[in-house]
Amino acid sequence: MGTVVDAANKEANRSVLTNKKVTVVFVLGGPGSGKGTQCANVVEHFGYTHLSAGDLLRAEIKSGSENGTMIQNMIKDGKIVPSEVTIKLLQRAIEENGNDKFLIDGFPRNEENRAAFELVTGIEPEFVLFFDCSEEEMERRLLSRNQGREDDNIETIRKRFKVYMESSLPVIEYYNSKGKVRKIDATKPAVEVFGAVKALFTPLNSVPTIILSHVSA
Ligand SMILES: Nc1ncnc2c1ncn2[C@@H]1O[C@H](COP(=O)(O)OP(=O)(O)OP(=O)(O)O)[C@@H](O)[C@H]1O
Ligand SMILES: Nc1ccn([C@@H]2O[C@H](COP(=O)(O)O)[C@@H](O)[C@H]2O)c(=O)n1
Ligand SMILES: [Mg+2]
Repeated sequence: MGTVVDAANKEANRSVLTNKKVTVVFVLGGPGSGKGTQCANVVEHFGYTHLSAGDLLRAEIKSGSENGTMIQNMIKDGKIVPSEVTIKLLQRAIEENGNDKFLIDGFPRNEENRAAFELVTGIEPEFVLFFDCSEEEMERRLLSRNQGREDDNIETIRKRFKVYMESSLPVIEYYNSKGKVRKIDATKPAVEVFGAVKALFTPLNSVPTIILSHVSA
C-alpha cells in the first residue's frame, strides 16, 4: 500500500497554475555551473520541458518587446530583472506548453523572484537541483563558452558572481531549510555530473511503474 499512498500524496502536492497541474524542479547554481547543459540531458532522458529564465529574457529582447532595452541593460550589468517581467514569461511558457513537468533553470534568482512566483502561481518546487561549482571553474567555463552572450566577459562575469553570492545563495539556503535541496558536485566532468543528476530523477520517474504492477497484482 505504501507506494500507492506515496504516489497519491505526490499527486496531491502537485501545484496548480490557473487550471493546469504541473510538476516543477528549480535548477539553481552559479553562472557557468552547468545548469543548461544538464537540463538538456534531463529533457532527453526524462521528458521534462526546459525553461531557462535567462533564455526567455534573451528571447524577449530579440522579439522587440517594450521591455527589451531594460532587460538588455540589466543582463549586460549582471543585474536581476524585476520579477513581474520574468514571471510573466515563465507563466506564459508553462501555459502554452502541453507538458506537465518543467525544469525551471536560473529561477528564482533572489528572494523577490521566489516570493512573487509562489504568490502568483501557487507553485512549490518538487525539489531544487543545486549545482555546486568553484568560482575558478565557472569563470574558466564562461570565458570559453563562445555562444556570443553579451554577459560572458570578465567584467560582467564578476558582477554575476557577486549577485549570485549576495542574492541567489540565500534562496538556495531557504529551500535547504525546507529539505528541498539536492546538491550536486558540478565541478566534475559533465558525464559524471549527469550520473548524479540521473539518480535524482529516476525515483520520480519510476512511480507510475510501481502503481501499475501493484494494481495488476
Ligand atoms: N561539467 C562540465 N565540465 C566542463 N565544462 C562544462 C561542464 N558543464 C558545462 N560545461 C560547459 O561550461 C559552459 C557553461 O555551461 P552552461 O551553459 O550549461 O552553464 P549555466 O549554468 O547554464 O550558465 P549560465 O548561468 O551562464 O546560463 C558551456 O560551455 C558548457 O559546455
Ligand atoms: N531569474 C532571472 C534569470 C536571469 N536573469 C538575467 O539573465 C542573465 C542571464 O541568466 P542565465 O541564467 O542565462 O545565466 C542574468 O545574469 C540576469 O541578468 C534575471 O534577471 N532573472
Ligand atoms: Mg544557462
